[in-house]
Parts: sequence; structure tokens; C-alpha cells
Amino acid sequence: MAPLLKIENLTAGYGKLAVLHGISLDIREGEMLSLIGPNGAGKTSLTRAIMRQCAVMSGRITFAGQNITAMPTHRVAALGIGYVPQMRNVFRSLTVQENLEMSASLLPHAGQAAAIAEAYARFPRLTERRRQHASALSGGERQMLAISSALMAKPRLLILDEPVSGLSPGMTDEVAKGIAEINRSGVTVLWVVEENPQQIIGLSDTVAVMATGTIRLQQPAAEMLRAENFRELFLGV
Ligand SMILES: Nc1ncnc2c1ncn2[C@@H]1O[C@H](COP(=O)(O)OP(=O)(O)OP(=O)(O)O)[C@@H](O)[C@H]1O
Repeated sequence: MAPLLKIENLTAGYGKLAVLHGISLDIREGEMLSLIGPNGAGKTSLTRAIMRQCAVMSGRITFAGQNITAMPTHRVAALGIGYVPQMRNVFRSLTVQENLEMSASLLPHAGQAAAIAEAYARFPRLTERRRQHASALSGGERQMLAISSALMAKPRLLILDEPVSGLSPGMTDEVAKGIAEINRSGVTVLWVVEENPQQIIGLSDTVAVMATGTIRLQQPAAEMLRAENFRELFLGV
């Protein structure tokens, strides 16, 4: 079966400067793929290139059989890719409930209340915070809200940029389990993982290792965890 997302020989960057060099990566429908690698490897840029927020210089990106390489961001999103950037991913001056209502407003009216209830059921912690402004949320709660908002559009592929970075171990566990549950419900997940790689990779099917703007390795997560040189691979040295 053709992969859900196919990236072929992608070169991309900012202005005239290429920071991704000949990237090729396949994501199968239903899988959970962790993208790891040292600071500056280009993980964020790769997620941004998929969403057309970083200039593609050459190569091709295909999603669900459609060439999205030159498609504007809103059309990529409408095709079924949800994106949660690491920062600025919620409306800080709105409450949790208002954030969810705003995202749910994309749905037919009849389905909005159920979609919001589903978000609270997935991350019960948000229920307790429903009247709080998003600016007052903890880092983990903010990620839960951003992920819930992105899910309102019912994406086939969810791209998450470092959703658990900087979180306490308990909160990492809570957010990561929520993401694994989303994946089990049928959503393909691509997540950038910066910290606690062993714990997160354990939840993933596949790992792709980036270094200096290239993909060094793509392999099953179980194999990756068994590798003696795991740290070396992870750090890309
Ligand atoms: N807006 C930008 N303009 C110019 N160069 C950028 C921009 N954003 C990132 N870069 C450069 O692109 C390269 C890859 O950065 P990127 O943020 O994609 O890496 P990363 O693997 O996500 O790193 P980190 O884990 O530190 O976020 C770096 O050399 C960075 O300096």
C-alpha cells in the first residue's frame, strides 16, 4: 500500500539558505513515527516544510496520493493534516472552553458539543481547567489543549513538534499516553521527540533519525531501542 505521506528528495530552507538536504521519508497510514536528532538537525524545519511554512526548493511531498509540495497551508490542512507547532499553539487570551469552541466551530453545528466533550474525555485535566485562560495553563496542559484543538478538524495525520519537551516525567507520561490513544483511534502520528527518547520511542512504531538536515536512519522502534549505540544514534554523532 502506498504510504500516507511520502517525502522524496526534499531540499528546503529559509530565504536562499537550505537547511534540509535531500530528505526522503515515508509514513504509513496508522503508524506512529518519532523524529529524533540533535538540536539544529532540522526536525522542526521538516514539519514546517510539510505544512508549507518553510520554503521547498526541490523534491516532492505527497499526501494521500496528492502532490502537496506547492499547496498553501490551509489546503494542506483541509486535506487532513493537523499540525501543532511547539510554541504559539493556543489562543492565550481565551479560556480552555473558548479555545475548544473556536476549533469546533469548523464542524457542522450538530457535532460541535460532542467533539468538545470528546476532548475533555481524552484529557480529563482540561475539564478542571475549562474556565481558565490558556495563558495560565502549565506546559503540559497547553499541549493537551493544542492537540485537542488540532483534532477537531479530524485529521488523518497529526504532526506534533516536541509535544513533551520540558514537561515533568508525570506530565510527559500523561500527554504521551493521550497521543498514543489518539494513534490507536486511527490517526497517523508524526512527532518530534527531543527529550526522554527511550520512553517515547517505546510508544512508537518507527523512528527516523535526523542530523545536519538529512535523514540518517529510518527503522522500527523496537530495533532502535535494542541498538547498543542508541545514544549515539539519537545524538547523531
Ligand atoms: N526561521 C529561520 N530562518 C533561518 N534559519 C532557520 C530558521 N529556523 C531554523 N533555522 C535554521 O535551520 C536549521 C534547522 O533548525 P530546526 O529548528 O529545524 O532544527 P531542530 O532539529 O528542530 O532543532 P531544535 O531541536 O533545536 O529545535 C538550524 O540551522 C536553524 O538555525
